Amino acid sequence: MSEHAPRKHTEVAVGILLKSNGEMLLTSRPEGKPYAGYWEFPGGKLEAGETVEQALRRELQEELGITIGTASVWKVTEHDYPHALVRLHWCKVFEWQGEFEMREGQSMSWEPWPPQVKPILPGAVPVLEWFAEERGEPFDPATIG
Ligand SMILES: Nc1nc2c([nH]c(=O)n2[C@H]2C[C@H](O)[C@@H](COP(=O)(O)OP(=O)(O)OP(=O)(O)O)O2)c(=O)[nH]1
Repeated sequence: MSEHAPRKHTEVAVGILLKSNGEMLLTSRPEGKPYAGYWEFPGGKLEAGETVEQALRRELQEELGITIGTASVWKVTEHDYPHALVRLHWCKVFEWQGEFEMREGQSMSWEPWPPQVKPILPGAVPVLEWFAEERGEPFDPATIG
């Protein structure tokens, strides 16, 4: 690729699973992936021909063993990592079925606000800023990650 060729975006579907008590699901990135051990919202890359919702449903089935209800895109962000330029399609998810199974050897944690696990993947930080805004609270990214 030429030095000046624009980088192609990698499209990623990400689920923000929310319990009625306000807790959100974070999962750790498995060994072998970039940023292994960092905490993130579960999801993954779109495959050819998939919508965001289809990709999210497939990824959460594959990685966590659950079947999600409807999911629609809430916000879209981009993050430029050394390994990829990603476009993240964030979906809030309120309904799912099945028992959680960590099929990729990752960990999961239902986190209160503000989340306590560290470090958090840089591309996931905007979500925490939106939650802080929704709550009308100041948010200091230095306190996480
Ligand atoms: N799942 C997820 N990915 C995120 C978040 N924030 C963020 O920047 N990303 C980035 C990291 C990765 O570059 C990309 C997701 O790709 P991935 O490698 O985890 O997806 P995948 O499961 O489809 O991976 P694989 O099939 O290639 O192993 O999006 C987040 O909160 N959740």
